[in-house]
Amino acid sequence: SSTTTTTADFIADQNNNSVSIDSNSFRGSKDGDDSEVVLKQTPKPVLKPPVARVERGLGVNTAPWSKDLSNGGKFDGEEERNKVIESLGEVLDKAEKLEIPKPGNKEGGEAVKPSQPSANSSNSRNGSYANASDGGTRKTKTMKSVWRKGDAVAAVQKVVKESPKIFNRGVQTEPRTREEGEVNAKAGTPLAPPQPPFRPQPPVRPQPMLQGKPMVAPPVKKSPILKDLGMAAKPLVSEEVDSSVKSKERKPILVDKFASKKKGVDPAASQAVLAPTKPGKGPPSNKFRVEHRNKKNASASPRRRIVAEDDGDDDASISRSGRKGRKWSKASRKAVRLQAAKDAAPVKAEILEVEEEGMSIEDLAYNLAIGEGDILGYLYSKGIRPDGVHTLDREMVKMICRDYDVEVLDADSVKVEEMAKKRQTFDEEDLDKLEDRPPVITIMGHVDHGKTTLLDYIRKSKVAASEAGGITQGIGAYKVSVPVDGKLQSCVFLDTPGHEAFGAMRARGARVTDIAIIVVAADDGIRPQTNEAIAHAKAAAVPIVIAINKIDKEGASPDRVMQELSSIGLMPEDWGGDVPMVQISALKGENVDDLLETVMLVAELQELKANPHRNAKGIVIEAGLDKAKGPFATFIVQKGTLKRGDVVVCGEAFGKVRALFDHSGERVDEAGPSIPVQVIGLNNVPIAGDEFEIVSSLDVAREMAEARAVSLRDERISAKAGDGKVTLSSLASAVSAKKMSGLDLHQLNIILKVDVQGSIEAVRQALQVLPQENVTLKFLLQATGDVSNSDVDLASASEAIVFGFNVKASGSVKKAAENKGVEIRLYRVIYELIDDVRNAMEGLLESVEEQIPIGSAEVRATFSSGSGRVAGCMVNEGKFVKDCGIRVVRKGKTVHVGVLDSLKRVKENVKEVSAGLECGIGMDDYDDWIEGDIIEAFNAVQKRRTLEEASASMSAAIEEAGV
Ligand SMILES: Nc1nc2c(ncn2[C@@H]2O[C@H](COP(=O)(O)OP(=O)(O)OP(=O)(O)O)[C@@H](O)[C@H]2O)c(=O)[nH]1
Repeated sequence: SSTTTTTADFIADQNNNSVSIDSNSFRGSKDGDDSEVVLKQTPKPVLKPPVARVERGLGVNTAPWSKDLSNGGKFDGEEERNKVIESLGEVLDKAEKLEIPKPGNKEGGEAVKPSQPSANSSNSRNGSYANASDGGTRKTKTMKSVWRKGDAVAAVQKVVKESPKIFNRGVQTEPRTREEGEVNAKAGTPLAPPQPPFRPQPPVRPQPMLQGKPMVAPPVKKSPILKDLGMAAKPLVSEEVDSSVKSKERKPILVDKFASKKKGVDPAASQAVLAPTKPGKGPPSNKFRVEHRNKKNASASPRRRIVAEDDGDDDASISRSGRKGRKWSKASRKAVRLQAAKDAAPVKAEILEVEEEGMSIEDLAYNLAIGEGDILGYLYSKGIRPDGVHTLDREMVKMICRDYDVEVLDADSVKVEEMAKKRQTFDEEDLDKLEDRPPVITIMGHVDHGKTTLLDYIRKSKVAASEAGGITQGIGAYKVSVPVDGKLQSCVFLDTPGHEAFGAMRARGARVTDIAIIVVAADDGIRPQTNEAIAHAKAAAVPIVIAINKIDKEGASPDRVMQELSSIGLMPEDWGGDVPMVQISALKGENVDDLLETVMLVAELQELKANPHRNAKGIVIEAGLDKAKGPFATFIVQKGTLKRGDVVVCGEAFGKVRALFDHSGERVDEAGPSIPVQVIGLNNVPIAGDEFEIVSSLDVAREMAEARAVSLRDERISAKAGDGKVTLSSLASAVSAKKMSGLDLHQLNIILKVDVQGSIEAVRQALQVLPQENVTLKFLLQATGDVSNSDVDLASASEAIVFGFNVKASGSVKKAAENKGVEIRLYRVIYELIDDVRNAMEGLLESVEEQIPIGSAEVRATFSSGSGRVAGCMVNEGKFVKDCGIRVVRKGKTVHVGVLDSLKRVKENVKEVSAGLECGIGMDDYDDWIEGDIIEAFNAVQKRRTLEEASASMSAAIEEAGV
């Protein structure tokens, strides 16, 4: 599409879903913070003023609502509410008539495929963003200025056009502005009486009603979006949680912050916050809206995917009324649920918890925010005829989820909570107080491509003048000020360039980096570590900005670099792609400002925010022991403000913060979000990647640190014992331990390291001979060079096996792999490598049961015996053994298969009866014997299958099913 040049999209699709940004949901959040919102309970509508404005604009008496809301959303009486609803309905209807339909504006009821971002798709964002998208194929520069400066009028119009979503479930393909969110958060509330809908409602397009909004609601300054989303979300979520304990299987944990950019993702990240409503189990929508929508959208397809902006309010309202003791008839509740199911706006989960027995197609589709048809299509594409398949086993769910970049956790509440905690940056109380925070940036790239030179240049030239003299001591990160549109803005650079540090942090579960600058030398092009760096950034879903360096050098060929990058899926913005690339000379400082500005734009789109007004939490990025100062650690504060005197616990270390030093070595009293600061006062040296947090007292800190030390020790012990180790054999046994339901599809993650570039193709070519119908090979990284620690980290973080061909792994790398439970397999002969990959793939296959015949008998008579009837038989062939499998065949057809439970000779229980003898045969679950039945005895054995067998049996099954 020609609209993909925006920075909004810049990274979104750049690497088949792995790296993308959704500036709305990502802002201020490290990882799916919205989950916190989902998990939180207390509804707390806050953003009041805009609502009042809107309501006044609508000619509705807003007083009762305001009052109600300020009372926590309680209504004085249903009558009063209904009146207001009706009057509001009338007003909307009138307004609807006044609406001048905008040709081509179909966003309202139309499912927008994330893979096809359109100008419309940005409409629900603020105006400047919309402009950016509208910019289509304009060059980066142009886009930048449009985004930055924006067009105030246009912005207002955009806000206005999208505002009707308050009442509707129009498609929201991009984040909303704060104002919209505010409006929605509030306006939806009064509009959500707990009444069942009266007729089916097709999805709607935005109502024109609120077009008057610009007149009543002045344009707002860009402001925290998640904040209002959170606000909008909270009532729903909490109420939803309360009111639907039943819907256990609804388990989207976190919001997909990249939602709008991924395949099959509903881009309305905000809606993820609004606890996705499971089809069929969702909350009712209110009568007013239903009717209104019906009028407006009689022609719209009811199957369209839509986003329910006001679901939350609906839910909240329902629950509120529930609390007031409103009684609904069963039928009306059902109608409401059905209606809600239609309205439900699925939002992709970021983490999905899946029970051992798997998940129904319906639930999975819901959680991935895709249609069931998409899943069925996937199954077809894998050669499986999904007829009659309702439940997918866990492995299958994982495989599909991988395609949608959704992480699957085996059902284990603790793990999920931990994960959610790790990813969470906002607590509920944060939402009111979010403020912009500087982006944290990492520079990565191949050796000698100029990472250090670039960092040095930035450090020297950009550290604020007030800090003249520059940085006197390295603390692991530093803050620089970048002039953007004449205004100085801060950003923080991590001081250790290279993806090794990045990967190591990530392997420890820490995520600090908001943006990765990948440096590629213009005279050298993509090299192995460039690939590695890209793989790391992609795997961590961190937006990438490419710095094509050394353009001053003779032989520099930026175009060639761009060509190479585009050939690996990073299409430059200037060529109509979505990856910002800036040509620089780090040595001379040429265009470095441009690079920084681009980075800041990317950051801006992420809308990074944190609440500085709370106790600090963050990550240790560096630590050590100073002879004079004792243990020291550099923290990056992720939220809150770290102050001198705080009691801090990080990893196994704790202590009272005695002194804080900023990046220039100056003593400071406090440090806010994103700010790196060196801390003195710990009792011990923590480890980079440890989380730190502030606790109330030293006693608490000590207790926590000790508890952590114990659990870490346990972890180490179990790691040594091989727990969690991803090896060929563990993969095989993990699979064989699981009872999978016929859908024998898997994925093997591979990191391939080879000696020379040509070997990559050779190995991949050779691997082609392996049938991949059942097990797909996914190459997370294929690069030249010895196996490195960063490969190990990547493998550890992504559950992959490292295969090396004609390369080595140093002792330290092997040790690291051992510690992290990563398997490294090195080969010199390509066929051995292929054989082992085959073994690994076959290890993933489900084994099949084979029945080996051992005897046959004929039923001569039947007798009653105790609880049931037994068959008096003559064994004609072979033998019958107690507990063997038996098949009852009548007139050539098998009528029952089971286990032989009782075997008698005369009246004695025996273990075995041979041919030529009579015996009595009994089964616990069958006694419907008829004289003349043939009973076949067999032994069931589990047999592992080859890839070819699995593939053939799948084809046969498909053929049998008539596909
Ligand atoms: N001509 C030219 N040389 C550069 C430029 N940037 C870096 N260099 C040179 O390239 C060499 C390597 O630069 P570094 O900054 O050390 O590269 P690096 O990526 O940090 O390398 P490692 O730390 O080894 O990974 C040095 O000699 C720099 O002077 C540039 O823009 N132009």
